[in-house]
Amino acid sequence: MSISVFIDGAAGTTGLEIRERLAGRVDIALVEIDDARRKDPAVRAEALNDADFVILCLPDDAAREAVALIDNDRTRVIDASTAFRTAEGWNYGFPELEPGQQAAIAEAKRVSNPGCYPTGFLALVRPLVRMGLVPVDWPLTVNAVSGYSGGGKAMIAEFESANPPPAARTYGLGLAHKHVPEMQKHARIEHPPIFMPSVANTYRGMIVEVPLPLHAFPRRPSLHVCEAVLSEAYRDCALINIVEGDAATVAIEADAGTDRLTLRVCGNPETGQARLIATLDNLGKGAAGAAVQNLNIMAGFDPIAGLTV
Ligand SMILES: NC(=O)C1=CN([C@@H]2O[C@H](COP(=O)(O)OP(=O)(O)OC[C@H]3O[C@@H](n4cnc5c(N)ncnc54)[C@H](OP(=O)(O)O)[C@@H]3O)[C@@H](O)[C@H]2O)C=CC1
Ligand SMILES: CC(=O)N[C@@H](CCC(=O)OP(=O)(O)O)C(=O)O
Repeated sequence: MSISVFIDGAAGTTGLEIRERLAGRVDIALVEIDDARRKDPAVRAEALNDADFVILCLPDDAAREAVALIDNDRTRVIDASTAFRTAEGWNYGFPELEPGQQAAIAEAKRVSNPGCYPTGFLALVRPLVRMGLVPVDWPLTVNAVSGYSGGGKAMIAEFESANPPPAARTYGLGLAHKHVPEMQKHARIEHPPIFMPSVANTYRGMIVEVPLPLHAFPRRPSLHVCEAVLSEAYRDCALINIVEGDAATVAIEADAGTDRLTLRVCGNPETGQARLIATLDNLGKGAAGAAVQNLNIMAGFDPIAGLTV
Protein backbone atom coordinates (compact mmCIF):
# COMPACT_ATOMS: atom_id res chain seq x y z
CA MET A 1 0.00 0.00 0.00
CA SER A 2 1.21 3.52 -0.77
CA ILE A 3 -0.05 6.80 0.71
CA SER A 4 0.35 10.40 -0.42
CA VAL A 5 1.71 12.92 2.09
CA PHE A 6 1.92 16.71 1.86
CA ILE A 7 4.26 18.50 4.29
CA ASP A 8 3.02 22.08 4.67
CA GLY A 9 6.06 24.03 5.86
CA ALA A 10 8.51 21.59 4.23
CA ALA A 11 11.18 24.32 3.95
CA GLY A 12 11.27 24.85 7.73
CA THR A 13 13.41 23.15 10.35
CA THR A 14 10.89 20.46 11.33
CA GLY A 15 9.53 20.08 7.79
CA LEU A 16 12.97 19.39 6.37
CA GLU A 17 13.65 16.78 9.06
CA ILE A 18 10.38 14.99 8.28
CA ARG A 19 11.14 15.07 4.59
CA GLU A 20 14.54 13.52 5.28
CA ARG A 21 12.90 10.68 7.21
CA LEU A 22 10.29 10.05 4.48
CA ALA A 23 12.58 10.41 1.45
CA GLY A 24 13.16 7.15 -0.34
CA ARG A 25 10.29 5.29 1.33
CA VAL A 26 8.48 3.18 -1.23
CA ASP A 27 5.23 3.25 0.78
CA ILE A 28 5.03 7.08 0.70
CA ALA A 29 4.58 9.49 -2.23
CA LEU A 30 5.31 13.10 -1.29
CA VAL A 31 3.02 15.79 -2.71
CA GLU A 32 5.32 18.66 -3.71
CA ILE A 33 4.49 22.30 -4.48
CA ASP A 34 6.52 25.01 -6.19
CA ASP A 35 8.84 26.53 -3.58
CA ALA A 36 8.15 30.07 -4.80
CA ARG A 37 4.42 29.59 -4.12
CA ARG A 38 4.69 27.61 -0.88
CA LYS A 39 2.80 30.30 1.08
CA ASP A 40 0.06 30.79 -1.53
CA PRO A 41 -3.21 29.65 0.12
CA ALA A 42 -4.69 28.49 -3.20
CA VAL A 43 -1.67 26.29 -3.99
CA ARG A 44 -1.60 24.96 -0.43
CA ALA A 45 -5.36 24.30 -0.45
CA GLU A 46 -5.03 22.11 -3.52
CA ALA A 47 -2.16 20.08 -2.03
CA LEU A 48 -3.88 19.86 1.37
CA ASN A 49 -6.99 18.39 -0.25
CA ASP A 50 -5.12 16.11 -2.68
CA ALA A 51 -3.07 14.27 -0.08
CA ASP A 52 -4.16 11.31 2.03
CA PHE A 53 -2.15 12.75 4.93
CA VAL A 54 -0.84 16.22 5.64
CA ILE A 55 1.83 17.10 8.18
CA LEU A 56 1.73 20.75 9.26
CA CYS A 57 5.14 22.19 10.20
CA LEU A 58 4.02 25.79 10.50
CA PRO A 59 3.63 28.58 13.02
CA ASP A 60 0.36 28.22 15.00
CA ASP A 61 -1.72 30.69 12.95
CA ALA A 62 -0.65 29.17 9.65
CA ALA A 63 -1.49 25.70 11.03
CA ARG A 64 -5.02 26.90 11.93
CA GLU A 65 -5.35 28.35 8.44
CA ALA A 66 -4.19 25.09 6.84
CA VAL A 67 -6.78 23.06 8.77
CA ALA A 68 -9.49 25.51 7.67
CA LEU A 69 -8.41 25.05 4.03
CA ILE A 70 -9.18 21.32 4.15
CA ASP A 71 -12.70 20.86 2.86
CA ASN A 72 -12.90 17.10 2.38
CA ASP A 73 -13.49 14.24 4.86
CA ARG A 74 -10.64 12.07 3.64
CA THR A 75 -7.44 13.99 4.33
CA ARG A 76 -5.96 13.15 7.74
CA VAL A 77 -3.84 15.69 9.59
CA ILE A 78 -0.80 15.63 11.88
CA ASP A 79 -0.04 19.09 13.25
CA ALA A 80 3.42 19.81 14.72
CA SER A 81 2.46 23.20 16.15
CA THR A 82 1.00 24.20 19.52
CA ALA A 83 -2.35 25.16 17.97
CA PHE A 84 -4.38 22.03 18.77
CA ARG A 85 -2.57 20.25 21.62
CA THR A 86 -5.32 20.94 24.12
CA ALA A 87 -8.16 21.30 21.59
CA GLU A 88 -11.37 19.28 21.59
CA GLY A 89 -11.67 16.89 18.67
CA TRP A 90 -7.91 16.43 18.36
CA ASN A 91 -6.05 13.32 19.39
CA TYR A 92 -2.84 13.82 21.37
CA GLY A 93 -0.06 12.22 19.32
CA PHE A 94 1.91 10.56 22.10
CA PRO A 95 1.23 6.85 21.48
CA GLU A 96 3.18 5.61 24.51
CA LEU A 97 1.58 7.97 27.04
CA GLU A 98 -1.61 6.11 27.92
CA PRO A 99 -2.88 2.58 27.43
CA GLY A 100 -5.01 2.67 24.27
CA GLN A 101 -3.46 5.87 22.92
CA GLN A 102 -1.74 4.19 19.99
CA ALA A 103 -5.02 2.55 18.95
CA ALA A 104 -6.80 5.91 19.17
CA ILE A 105 -4.14 7.55 16.98
CA ALA A 106 -4.46 4.73 14.44
CA GLU A 107 -8.11 5.67 13.90
CA ALA A 108 -7.80 9.45 14.25
CA LYS A 109 -8.41 12.08 11.55
CA ARG A 110 -6.74 14.89 13.52
CA VAL A 111 -3.57 14.30 15.54
CA SER A 112 -1.62 16.96 17.39
CA ASN A 113 2.07 16.20 17.84
CA PRO A 114 3.31 16.86 21.40
CA GLY A 115 5.69 19.73 22.13
CA CYS A 116 9.32 18.82 22.64
CA TYR A 117 9.47 19.86 26.30
CA PRO A 118 6.09 18.28 27.16
CA THR A 119 7.32 15.00 25.62
CA GLY A 120 10.07 14.75 28.26
CA PHE A 121 7.94 16.03 31.12
CA LEU A 122 4.91 13.85 30.41
CA ALA A 123 6.97 10.71 29.82
CA LEU A 124 8.56 11.13 33.26
CA VAL A 125 5.54 12.19 35.25
CA ARG A 126 2.38 10.71 33.80
CA PRO A 127 2.97 7.04 34.83
CA LEU A 128 3.76 8.16 38.40
CA VAL A 129 0.61 10.30 38.56
CA ARG A 130 -1.47 7.49 37.05
CA MET A 131 -0.19 5.07 39.74
CA GLY A 132 -0.94 7.56 42.50
CA LEU A 133 2.72 7.93 43.52
CA VAL A 134 2.82 11.64 42.64
CA PRO A 135 -0.31 13.33 44.05
CA VAL A 136 -2.42 15.09 41.38
CA ASP A 137 -2.39 18.30 43.42
CA TRP A 138 1.42 18.42 43.86
CA PRO A 139 2.97 21.70 42.59
CA LEU A 140 5.44 20.21 40.09
CA THR A 141 8.41 22.01 38.56
CA VAL A 142 10.21 21.33 35.26
CA ASN A 143 13.75 22.47 34.42
CA ALA A 144 14.90 22.05 30.85
CA VAL A 145 17.58 22.97 28.37
CA SER A 146 17.16 22.74 24.60
CA GLY A 147 19.36 23.07 21.55
CA TYR A 148 18.68 26.25 19.60
CA SER A 149 17.02 24.51 16.63
CA GLY A 150 14.05 24.27 19.03
CA GLY A 151 13.31 27.87 18.12
CA GLY A 152 13.14 27.15 14.36
CA LYS A 153 14.77 29.12 11.54
CA ALA A 154 14.67 32.43 13.39
CA MET A 155 16.54 31.16 16.46
CA ILE A 156 19.00 29.17 14.34
CA ALA A 157 19.85 32.36 12.43
CA GLU A 158 20.11 34.31 15.68
CA PHE A 159 22.56 31.86 17.31
CA GLU A 160 24.57 31.28 14.14
CA SER A 161 25.01 34.98 13.39
CA ALA A 162 25.73 36.23 16.92
CA ASN A 163 29.36 36.93 17.72
CA PRO A 164 29.68 35.39 20.19
CA PRO A 165 26.35 33.63 20.78
CA PRO A 166 25.31 33.05 24.39
CA ALA A 167 26.63 29.75 25.78
CA ALA A 168 23.21 29.31 27.39
CA ARG A 169 20.32 31.55 28.36
CA THR A 170 17.19 31.01 30.37
CA TYR A 171 13.77 32.30 29.23
CA GLY A 172 10.06 31.94 29.91
CA LEU A 173 10.63 34.07 33.00
CA GLY A 174 6.98 35.17 33.16
CA LEU A 175 5.96 31.53 33.74
CA ALA A 176 3.45 31.59 30.88
CA HIS A 177 5.22 29.43 28.29
CA LYS A 178 2.86 28.06 25.63
CA HIS A 179 3.68 24.47 26.63
CA VAL A 180 2.34 24.75 30.18
CA PRO A 181 -1.37 24.10 29.45
CA GLU A 182 -0.39 21.03 27.42
CA MET A 183 1.77 19.71 30.27
CA GLN A 184 -0.99 20.21 32.82
CA LYS A 185 -3.76 18.72 30.70
CA HIS A 186 -1.97 15.57 29.59
CA ALA A 187 -0.27 14.88 32.93
CA ARG A 188 -3.79 15.20 34.41
CA ILE A 189 -2.58 17.34 37.29
CA GLU A 190 -4.42 20.10 39.12
CA HIS A 191 -1.86 22.95 38.90
CA PRO A 192 0.21 24.33 36.03
CA PRO A 193 3.81 23.19 36.55
CA ILE A 194 6.46 25.86 37.09
CA PHE A 195 8.39 25.57 33.82
CA MET A 196 11.98 26.86 33.61
CA PRO A 197 13.32 26.43 30.05
CA SER A 198 16.79 27.39 28.81
CA VAL A 199 18.43 27.28 25.44
CA ALA A 200 22.09 26.32 24.90
CA ASN A 201 24.55 26.98 22.13
CA THR A 202 24.22 23.55 20.59
CA TYR A 203 22.06 22.78 17.54
CA ARG A 204 19.91 19.92 18.76
CA GLY A 205 19.14 17.78 21.80
CA MET A 206 17.50 18.48 25.11
CA ILE A 207 17.43 17.61 28.81
CA VAL A 208 14.12 17.84 30.69
CA GLU A 209 14.22 17.41 34.47
CA VAL A 210 11.57 17.06 37.16
CA PRO A 211 12.80 17.25 40.77
CA LEU A 212 10.63 15.27 43.20
CA PRO A 213 10.70 15.27 47.04
CA LEU A 214 9.51 11.66 47.27
CA HIS A 215 9.87 11.76 51.07
CA ALA A 216 7.06 14.34 51.23
CA PHE A 217 4.53 12.33 49.22
CA PRO A 218 1.86 10.36 51.13
CA ARG A 219 3.08 7.02 49.74
CA ARG A 220 6.80 7.90 50.09
CA PRO A 221 7.87 5.90 47.01
CA SER A 222 11.55 4.99 46.69
CA LEU A 223 13.69 5.87 43.68
CA HIS A 224 13.66 2.19 42.84
CA VAL A 225 9.85 2.04 42.81
CA CYS A 226 9.66 5.09 40.51
CA GLU A 227 12.14 3.48 38.13
CA ALA A 228 10.17 0.22 38.16
CA VAL A 229 6.92 2.07 37.36
CA LEU A 230 8.52 3.82 34.37
CA SER A 231 10.09 0.56 33.16
CA GLU A 232 6.73 -1.19 33.31
CA ALA A 233 4.88 1.71 31.64
CA TYR A 234 7.22 1.73 28.62
CA ARG A 235 8.10 -1.99 28.55
CA ASP A 236 7.09 -2.53 24.91
CA CYS A 237 7.98 0.92 23.56
CA ALA A 238 10.75 0.78 20.99
CA LEU A 239 11.63 4.49 21.20
CA ILE A 240 11.62 4.86 25.01
CA ASN A 241 14.46 3.50 27.14
CA ILE A 242 14.82 3.53 30.91
CA VAL A 243 18.48 3.68 31.88
CA GLU A 244 18.98 2.13 35.30
CA GLY A 245 21.70 2.85 37.79
CA ASP A 246 23.70 5.89 38.77
CA ALA A 247 24.88 8.39 36.21
CA ALA A 248 27.53 10.91 37.14
CA THR A 249 26.52 13.29 34.36
CA VAL A 250 23.94 13.44 31.56
CA ALA A 251 24.79 15.35 28.37
CA ILE A 252 22.35 17.32 26.22
CA GLU A 253 23.72 15.36 23.23
CA ALA A 254 22.74 11.98 24.78
CA ASP A 255 19.93 11.33 22.26
CA ALA A 256 20.70 14.05 19.69
CA GLY A 257 20.49 12.73 16.14
CA THR A 258 18.09 9.94 17.13
CA ASP A 259 14.33 9.51 17.60
CA ARG A 260 14.80 8.02 21.08
CA LEU A 261 13.58 9.23 24.44
CA THR A 262 15.70 8.14 27.41
CA LEU A 263 14.47 8.34 31.00
CA ARG A 264 16.51 8.18 34.18
CA VAL A 265 15.55 8.19 37.85
CA CYS A 266 18.49 9.73 39.71
CA GLY A 267 18.78 11.17 43.20
CA ASN A 268 19.57 10.35 46.79
CA PRO A 269 17.89 7.24 48.23
CA GLU A 270 18.85 8.32 51.78
CA THR A 271 16.99 11.63 51.64
CA GLY A 272 14.22 10.50 49.29
CA GLN A 273 14.94 13.31 46.82
CA ALA A 274 14.74 12.40 43.14
CA ARG A 275 15.78 13.98 39.87
CA LEU A 276 13.80 12.48 37.00
CA ILE A 277 15.71 13.18 33.78
CA ALA A 278 14.60 12.80 30.16
CA THR A 279 16.88 13.26 27.17
CA LEU A 280 15.66 13.50 23.59
CA ASP A 281 16.28 15.33 20.35
CA ASN A 282 13.90 18.31 20.03
CA LEU A 283 13.78 17.53 16.30
CA GLY A 284 13.56 13.74 16.84
CA LYS A 285 11.02 12.38 19.33
CA GLY A 286 10.38 16.07 20.11
CA ALA A 287 9.05 16.86 16.61
CA ALA A 288 9.89 15.11 13.33
CA GLY A 289 10.41 11.61 14.73
CA ALA A 290 7.10 11.82 16.59
CA ALA A 291 5.29 13.06 13.47
CA VAL A 292 6.65 10.18 11.38
CA GLN A 293 5.78 7.71 14.16
CA ASN A 294 2.19 9.04 14.18
CA LEU A 295 2.01 8.88 10.39
CA ASN A 296 3.19 5.26 10.45
CA ILE A 297 0.58 4.38 13.08
CA MET A 298 -2.25 6.16 11.25
CA ALA A 299 -1.32 4.54 7.94
CA GLY A 300 -1.02 1.06 9.46
CA PHE A 301 2.74 0.80 8.82
CA ASP A 302 5.44 -0.37 11.23
CA PRO A 303 5.31 2.41 13.89
CA ILE A 304 9.06 2.97 13.81
CA ALA A 305 9.64 2.71 10.05
CA GLY A 306 12.17 5.32 8.97
CA LEU A 307 13.11 6.21 12.56
CA THR A 308 16.44 5.96 14.36
CA VAL A 309 16.14 3.99 17.58
N1 LIG B 1 11.99 23.23 16.03
C1 LIG B 1 11.59 22.35 16.94
O1 LIG B 1 12.41 21.72 17.64
C2 LIG B 1 10.15 22.07 17.13
C3 LIG B 1 9.15 22.76 16.44
N2 LIG B 1 7.84 22.47 16.66
C4 LIG B 1 6.78 23.22 15.98
O2 LIG B 1 6.78 22.91 14.60
C5 LIG B 1 6.31 24.04 13.86
C6 LIG B 1 7.38 24.43 12.86
O3 LIG B 1 8.53 24.80 13.61
P1 LIG B 1 9.97 24.95 12.97
O4 LIG B 1 10.15 24.00 11.87
O5 LIG B 1 10.91 24.96 14.10
O6 LIG B 1 9.84 26.45 12.41
P2 LIG B 1 10.59 27.14 11.19
O7 LIG B 1 10.44 28.59 11.39
O8 LIG B 1 11.97 26.59 11.03
O9 LIG B 1 9.73 26.68 9.93
C7 LIG B 1 8.43 27.11 9.70
C8 LIG B 1 8.17 27.07 8.21
O10 LIG B 1 6.83 27.48 7.98
C9 LIG B 1 6.85 28.37 6.87
N3 LIG B 1 5.67 29.21 6.91
C10 LIG B 1 5.38 30.24 7.74
N4 LIG B 1 4.16 30.76 7.47
C11 LIG B 1 3.65 30.04 6.44
C12 LIG B 1 2.46 30.08 5.68
N5 LIG B 1 1.50 30.96 5.96
N6 LIG B 1 2.28 29.17 4.69
C13 LIG B 1 3.22 28.25 4.40
N7 LIG B 1 4.41 28.17 5.06
C14 LIG B 1 4.61 29.05 6.07
C15 LIG B 1 8.15 29.14 7.05
O11 LIG B 1 8.50 29.79 5.86
P3 LIG B 1 9.91 30.56 5.69
O12 LIG B 1 10.88 29.48 5.29
O13 LIG B 1 9.66 31.54 4.62
O14 LIG B 1 10.23 31.18 7.00
C16 LIG B 1 9.09 28.03 7.45
O15 LIG B 1 9.64 27.37 6.34
C17 LIG B 1 6.06 25.17 14.86
O16 LIG B 1 4.71 25.23 15.18
C18 LIG B 1 6.91 24.74 16.05
O17 LIG B 1 6.40 25.28 17.24
C19 LIG B 1 7.46 21.49 17.52
C20 LIG B 1 8.37 20.79 18.23
C21 LIG B 1 9.80 21.05 18.13
C1 LIG C 1 14.41 26.58 22.34
C2 LIG C 1 13.00 27.07 22.04
O1 LIG C 1 12.77 28.23 21.87
N1 LIG C 1 12.06 26.12 22.01
C3 LIG C 1 10.68 26.43 21.71
C4 LIG C 1 9.85 25.19 21.76
C5 LIG C 1 9.97 24.34 20.54
C6 LIG C 1 8.81 23.40 20.40
O2 LIG C 1 8.63 22.43 21.06
O3 LIG C 1 7.91 23.79 19.56
P1 LIG C 1 6.41 23.85 19.95
O4 LIG C 1 6.28 25.11 20.71
O5 LIG C 1 5.62 23.79 18.74
O6 LIG C 1 6.15 22.68 20.81
C7 LIG C 1 10.05 27.39 22.70
O7 LIG C 1 10.39 27.36 23.87
O8 LIG C 1 9.10 28.07 22.29
